[in-house]
Parts: sequence; structure tokens; C-alpha cells
Amino acid sequence: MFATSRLFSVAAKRSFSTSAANLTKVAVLGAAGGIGQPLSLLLKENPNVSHLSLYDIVNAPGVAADIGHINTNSKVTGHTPENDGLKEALTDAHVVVIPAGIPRKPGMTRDDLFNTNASIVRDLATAAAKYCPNAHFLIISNPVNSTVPIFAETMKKAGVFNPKRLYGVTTLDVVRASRFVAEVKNLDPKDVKVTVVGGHSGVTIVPLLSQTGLEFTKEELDALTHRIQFGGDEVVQAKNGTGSATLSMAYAGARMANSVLEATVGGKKGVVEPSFVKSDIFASEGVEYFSTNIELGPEGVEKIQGLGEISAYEKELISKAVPELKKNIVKGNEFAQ
Ligand SMILES: NC(=O)C1=CN([C@@H]2O[C@H](COP(=O)(O)OP(=O)(O)OC[C@H]3O[C@@H](n4cnc5c(N)ncnc54)[C@H](O)[C@@H]3O)[C@@H](O)[C@H]2O)C=CC1
Ligand SMILES: O=C([O-])CC(=O)C(=O)O
Repeated sequence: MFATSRLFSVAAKRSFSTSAANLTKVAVLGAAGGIGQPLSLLLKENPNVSHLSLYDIVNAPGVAADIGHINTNSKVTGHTPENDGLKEALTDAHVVVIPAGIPRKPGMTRDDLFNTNASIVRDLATAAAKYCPNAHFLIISNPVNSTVPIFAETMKKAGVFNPKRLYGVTTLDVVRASRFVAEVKNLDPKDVKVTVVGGHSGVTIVPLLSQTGLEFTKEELDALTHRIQFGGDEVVQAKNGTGSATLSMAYAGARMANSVLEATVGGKKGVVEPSFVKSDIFASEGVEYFSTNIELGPEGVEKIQGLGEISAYEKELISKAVPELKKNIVKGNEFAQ
């Protein structure tokens, strides 16, 4: 709970004016799951949320009843597919966070989740296009490198795609990177910022350790890069068949949702987060989406930051990430056609 209170003691100090806060309905799709429940808990503690709308194919009313007893100001509602539940959950939402879908078991790649999660994300996008086309969409469901293109293509088909408002959630990669580097260098993670670019799976995750201002030996670089790229596997193995990261993901997802709220409704300037978004950086190589730090503004993505100065080591990592990303994106685009 330390992390929770630290995250939102900051948020509380910056909470919006009453009128802005009244506008901030946040929907969580997949709210009864391993990520959905703690994420919803963290959002309930966020003073910038006025209505928390929890949707899942099962159990969402129970989660909503439970979280709804917490004595913060927001209203909580729970919805299942019965009685137009998805429509109810989405209508008037300002932010929609999507952790719906199955997680990995040991031995699986994120791409192995494609067959199940692609259609879940496509169907949720179809509903979102109808009921809240102007919301900000935060996609957690894996494989993010493909589910973001699926969501975008589905919105395009409905004529409502807004690239400034679709974010593949890669926050967990920078959260982990900060923690792992701090452990090696014996620092407080709050003082360690690591830019991570690319996508959200294995070699597509590229930490830019040369930009941290810290010195690393070649052994440290290799070990840290590998740990950041495969941090998700560490959790999958430790959970031994019962799922993947849920609590650290909830923390990371709540941070991203809060940043989007602060920039889009709270009027805060200079909010920067990493995200897998529609990007020109590698578009000429057929990579339409790429994660870098982005500056958030009232409309969502305001400015996509470039890679900055990168080392030869990082150029090599990027050269491995780009073809893999291209494959993942094409697969998502083709599925949605
Ligand atoms: N982007 C990232 O950094 C991370 C992404 N993930 C991904 O997040 C996803 C969810 O993971 P967990 O919460 O651990 O899984 P989980 O299985 O515990 O929860 C998923 C929830 O989604 C619900 N669901 C299934 N179909 C749905 C639909 N059509 N509409 C609404 N809800 C639906 C299920 O009923 C379940 O409650 C997985 O795909 C996982 O790989 C996990 C960790 C990090
Ligand atoms: O590893 C997984 O399958 C879940 C995930 O995306 C992560 O923990 O980064």
C-alpha cells in the first residue's frame, strides 16, 4: 500500500476543480480480472475520477459493490453484458482502460495470446466506437504490439479513429526499468528515470540506458537490458501457471490513467509518459506504431518525443526490434480487416 499512497498523495495535491472532476467518468473493461481489480481500487483512490464504471463478462457488479464502499467521492457502477451493460459502462466515459483478455502461462509468448485476445479487443473497440468515440483509450491487453493496431483499425472502420487518443500501455516497462537499475546502482528508484522505447514484448522493448546519466559495464548493460526486456517472464514463471503481472501492472496502469486525466481534464502542462502510439518515427520502415515518451496535452498525445541521442548498443537493439514490431503490427492490421 506504500506505492498506492505515494502515487495518489501526489494526485490528491493536484486534484482538479469540482467542475472538471464531475466530467471524469473512467471505465475499466476487464475489471474483475487480476489487473482489473487492483487497478479499479487504485482508481477509486484517485480524486480526479468522478465515476468509476466497471465492466467484465463476469463478476463486475461484485467488484463494484466492494470497491463502492470505499469512502472517496467517486460513484462506482458494475456492468456485465446483460441489460446493455457495455453500453452503460462506456457512455460518457472520458477514459477507458482495457485489461480484458487472457494472460500468459509459462512457456507462452505474448503473441500466443493473439488468437483469444484479438477478437476481445476488436469487439470492445466496436462498442467503444459506438458509445464513446471521443474517449481516451488505454490498451493493456496483450499482445499490445498487435492489439493497439486492432483497436485503431476497428475505430477507423467506424470512421472515428483519433490517433491522439489511443495509447498502448507500456508504463510497466519504465516502472520495472527504474526499479531494476536502482537495485544494481543502489539508488532510490524515484531518482532513476529510464526511457524505454519500441514495443511491449521481448526484443521489441528497448531500454535507453545511455540516457540515464549513469555508467554501466558491458555485463551490467547486457544483464539489465535482458531483465527489462523479459521482466514479464520473471513474473509469469514465479506465478507458475496462475497468471502474469497484475499488481505492478495495476500500479503502472493507474499511473498512466492519472497522467492522461491530469493533462486532458486537469489542464496540467508538461505531462510526459511512455506509450505505444501511432508514430512517424519508423513509419518509413512499415512500423506505424512505436513507443517513446510522449507529451500529453488537452487533446491527448500532443508531441511524440524522438529517440534522442542513442548509443551503438541501443541502435543494434532497435535494429532487432523494428522487424519484429512490423510483424506484430501487420498481424493486428490484417486481423482487423
Ligand atoms: N500491457 C502490459 O504491460 C501488461 C498487459 N497484461 C495483459 O493484460 C491482460 C489481462 O491480464 P489479467 O488481468 O492478469 O488477466 P485475468 O484473466 O486475470 O483477467 C482478465 C479479465 O478479462 C475479462 N474478460 C474476458 N473477455 C472479456 C470481454 N470480452 N469483455 C470484458 N472483459 C473480458 C475476464 O473475465 C477477466 O476478468 C492479459 O492479456 C495480459 O497479458 C498483463 C500485464 C502487463
Ligand atoms: O508478461 C506478460 O505476459 C504480461 C506483461 O505484459 C508484462 O508483465 O509485462
